[in-house]
Amino acid sequence: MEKLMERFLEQSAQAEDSFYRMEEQRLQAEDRRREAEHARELHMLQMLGQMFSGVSSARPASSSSTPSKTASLARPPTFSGASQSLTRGQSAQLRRPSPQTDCLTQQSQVLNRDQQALVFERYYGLGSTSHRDMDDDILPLIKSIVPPLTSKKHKGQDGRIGIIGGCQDYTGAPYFAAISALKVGADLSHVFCTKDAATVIKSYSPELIVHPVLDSPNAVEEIEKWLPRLHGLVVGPGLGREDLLLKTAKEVIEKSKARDIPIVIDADGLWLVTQQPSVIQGYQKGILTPNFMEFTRLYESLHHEPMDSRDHQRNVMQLSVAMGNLTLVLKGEQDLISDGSNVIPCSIEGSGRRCGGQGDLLSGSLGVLAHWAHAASAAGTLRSVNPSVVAAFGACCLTRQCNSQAFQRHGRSTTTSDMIQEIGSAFKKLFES
Ligand SMILES: NC(=O)C1=CN([C@@H]2O[C@H](COP(=O)(O)OP(=O)(O)OC[C@H]3O[C@@H](n4cnc5c(N)ncnc54)[C@H](OP(=O)(O)O)[C@@H]3O)[C@@H](O)[C@H]2O)[C@@H](O)CC1
Ligand SMILES: Nc1ncnc2c1ncn2[C@@H]1O[C@H](COP(=O)(O)OP(=O)(O)OP(=O)(O)O)[C@@H](O)[C@H]1O
Repeated sequence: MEKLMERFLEQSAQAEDSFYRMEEQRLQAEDRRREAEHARELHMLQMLGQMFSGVSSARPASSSSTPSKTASLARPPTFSGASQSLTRGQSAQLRRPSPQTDCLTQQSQVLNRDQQALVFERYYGLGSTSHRDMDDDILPLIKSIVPPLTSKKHKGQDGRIGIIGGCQDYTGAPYFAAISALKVGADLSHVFCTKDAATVIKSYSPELIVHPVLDSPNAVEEIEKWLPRLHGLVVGPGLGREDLLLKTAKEVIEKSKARDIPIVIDADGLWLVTQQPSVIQGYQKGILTPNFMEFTRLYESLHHEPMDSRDHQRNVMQLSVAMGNLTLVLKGEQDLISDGSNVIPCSIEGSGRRCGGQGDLLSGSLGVLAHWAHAASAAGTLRSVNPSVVAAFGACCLTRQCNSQAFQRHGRSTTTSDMIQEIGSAFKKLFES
């Protein structure tokens, strides 16, 4: 017995040794990776410096002093070859809106292709750059996708968004998503929900168009009728997990993919994706917005092993790749956004208040921003960057800013409705100033 005990202890000690050896190797490898990233970023900054010094010397003498590194990215100089840099006034006259680019009479702050690529390159070299600098750098990209408000457009051109969700238990979530889409700037917001949820949702707001079809026998046909008119779809807020509703959601996703509509999948929509990843796998206009719990479920379903929670950035990259380079937003203390090539953190200050429904605000906003970003990409005003990633970053910034502003007013009693009240001013502060 004693001998056995001795052997057991010896083996334990060996196992422990080997664990620490492996851990050390892992940490060394991680250090090497970080150093390489840092070096890459320094290189990018040097290139950036060269580029801007070239540009400022080519600019007319009237353009004032050389901007600082960050300021030059946030307020890019006008390049002589930047043909897509239209001013607000010009754009409405020069562009004839096509159905895909309805919303795209672009504003003046359009970055040219090289600038967009550099902003993202710099952004991706996470190394030593502070998050505030990163946020400052990428905001111009978001500003460039926001359609200007002009008298030349008609109702619907800035976006018609559909929300698939709303059942007996959950009426708040689809309302939050749909009203957020409107407040961000969509012209029309449709909710496709079950019959018993519809009257409740309608009573929250006369602004929403509510279709009580989700549990009808011909739900898919009923929703399909509207698809040609929708620019973006958000699937999942308050959908519930009944098989019949999930089956309808799945078929609507398939039909929307065939129409090339940007699709945001959140909440119970992610439950469906966890059961059947192929429903959205590889669809480049698909964006998933899991919270930590939803992310873990999806990760483990795809990787068939428990998730190691120590490295969220790596997990987000891995899951995005496994999903066919779909854009993912892992929500949390920092929102992490990835399309499998890199990870962009959004850490604009929010607050410590974690009331339910914040994710619905995010997914509803994202439905609109995804439409705008893909329309900008189709029109050639947003190039070299993934429109879904730009939209996702915008929605994360906006949600956090709303949280921060609402918290300043209401403190501990902040609710998602208070955050929704802040969308207008938060949007203006972030994307229109
Ligand atoms: N007013 C309304 O109508 C609203 C309706 N909503 C709708 O509700 C439906 C279900 O959505 P859901 O998120 O509650 O479901 P699910 O994924 O099972 O999570 C449940 C459990 O997961 C955990 N957990 C969550 N986050 C975590 C984190 N970051 N980190 C760690 N753990 C975390 C946590 O576990 P616990 O702490 O309780 O053990 C939690 O209880 C969906 O349709 C949604 O749209 C909401 O939008 C809110 C407003
Ligand atoms: N720990 C945190 N610190 C700061 N902000 C956070 C934190 N967790 C979440 N958030 C903010 O809340 C947003 C929504 O994340 P959350 O995890 O609440 O989503 P959710 O559970 O899907 O929401 P919902 O209640 O709508 O279902 C995030 O995008 C982020 O802005």
